[in-house]
Amino acid sequence: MSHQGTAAELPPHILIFPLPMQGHVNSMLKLAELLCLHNLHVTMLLSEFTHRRLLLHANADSRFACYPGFRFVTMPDGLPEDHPRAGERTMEILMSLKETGGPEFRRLMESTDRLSDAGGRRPVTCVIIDGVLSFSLPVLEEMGIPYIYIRTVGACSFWANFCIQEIIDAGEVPLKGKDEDKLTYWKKKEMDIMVTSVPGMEGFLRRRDLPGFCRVSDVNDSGFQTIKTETRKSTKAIALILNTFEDLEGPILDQIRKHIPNLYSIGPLHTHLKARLAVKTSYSSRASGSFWEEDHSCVTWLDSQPAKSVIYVSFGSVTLLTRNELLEFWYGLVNSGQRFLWVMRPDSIIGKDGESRIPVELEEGTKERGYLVEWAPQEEVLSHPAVCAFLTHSGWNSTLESVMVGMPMICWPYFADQMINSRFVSEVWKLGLDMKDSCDRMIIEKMVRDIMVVRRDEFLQMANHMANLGKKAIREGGSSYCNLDRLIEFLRAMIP
Ligand SMILES: O=c1ccn([C@@H]2O[C@H](COP(=O)(O)OP(=O)(O)O[C@H]3O[C@H](CO)[C@@H](O)[C@H](O)[C@H]3O)[C@@H](O)[C@H]2O)c(=O)[nH]1
Ligand SMILES: C[C@H]1CC[C@@H]2C(C(=O)O)=CO[C@@H](O)[C@@H]21
Repeated sequence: MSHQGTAAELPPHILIFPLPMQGHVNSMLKLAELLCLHNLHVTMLLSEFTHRRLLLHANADSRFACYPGFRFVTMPDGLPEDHPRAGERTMEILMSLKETGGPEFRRLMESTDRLSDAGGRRPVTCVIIDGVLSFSLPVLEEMGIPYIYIRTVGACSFWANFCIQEIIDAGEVPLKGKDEDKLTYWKKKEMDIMVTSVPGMEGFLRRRDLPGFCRVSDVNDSGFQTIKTETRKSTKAIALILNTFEDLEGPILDQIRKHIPNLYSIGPLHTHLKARLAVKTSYSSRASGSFWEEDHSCVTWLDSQPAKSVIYVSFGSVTLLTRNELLEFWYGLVNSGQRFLWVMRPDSIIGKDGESRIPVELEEGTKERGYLVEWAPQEEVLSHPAVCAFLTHSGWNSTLESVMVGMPMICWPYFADQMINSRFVSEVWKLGLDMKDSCDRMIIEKMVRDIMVVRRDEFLQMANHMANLGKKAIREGGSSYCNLDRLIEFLRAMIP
């Protein structure tokens, strides 16, 4: 594949710009590869921090080596190197970019003549931008570059965020009083009142299921306001891309289409990419976009476990656990008597240093039936025959990865979209159990037994059904397949 040629022969050049977080970069790398596979030129704009992490731990460079039209460019995220970029401070990634990103993005676009290069890349013809990075719009509008929004969360979360003004007008937010302690407030009955102001979600969405950004005591909270205004700005883009599929979120997608008709549901991107790679090339997907080193020894451990006997536990890339939460999960898992594989990120336990040792019964139980790693090859783990359930924080990628292999879930949402994803998993799709706003060893033990033993067949049947619908969506003629083809045509038609 050559990227030389006269201007008329050159392919479109797409800039992809994710919010620099693991969950966003992962799915947008898949989109980038899908576009490369269809011979488009792609520049991926990462923060310097995330680019370094990818170079250290992922095979990003070798993965894209066969696409000469692909390259990374970087800009700073405005945060110090040692900023945790996790837990309650995750939102600071977005807030920092909001403050410093505009001038940096302008400098990048102006100094490179809109990212063209001597190697035969025309200036950017369209930008696919994370739908929370509106600081870049003034530059794009001045330069006359069309932009498409992509949101890496589900349609359910996007739509609830889109309705935030209506939620406020209905008095359904703020969710707590100024001086109330949040840990006890979330347990209160008021949180179980049904939300009436999000069309299409009446009857199952409770206040506690609203995206975590709504858990504020003041509607002027800057994070809450940012999500509200950023989401509404999606109507300015010429199209919206969502990593979902029609059979999963059709009714909600139809609600969004009333405001944003040019909507492309092209997910799940991870399996869509695998399917198109298998048809178009001789390589199977060897994609890793991990910010941590994947520990493949857990796959060897899984190889020696009986079929459908292990629960996989992972809370994604930004969740932090207090020591108390860590112990509750650990006791719950050990006391359930089931086998478990647990991802414990090195930076994920609050107050680990100097704390007392892990109780001996937990060490023993783990030696007998458990395995711990710092980061796992998650897609490979979820499709391993020994795994039969997923205890997850309900990040959108984890949810889709679980859906596509027919894996029932126990949901322990931590923040943001995870609160509403877990409600859809349990109440709409019936693919698992939701334990939000609790962290108690007895509940965990019971839920693990329920999902792996007592109600196992019921959940597996629902999960297999949804996985089949997902596979149908990305097959030739399926909804996501056709939508991706339409999107590529749309991008091609933009060449000046
Ligand atoms: O040991 C692990 C753990 C996770 N992953 C991968 O890391 C990604 C994690 O993404 P996700 O499940 O979406 O969780 P977060 O990392 O928490 O993602 C952020 O971004 C998501 C997409 O916008 C949001 O849905 C989440 O709420 C937000 O926290 C997935 O692709 C996993 O396969 C691994 O490869 N190995
Ligand atoms: C830190 C959060 C800001 C926006 C992102 C998001 C979204 O709705 O797009 C959800 O949770 C996090 O991934 C991001």
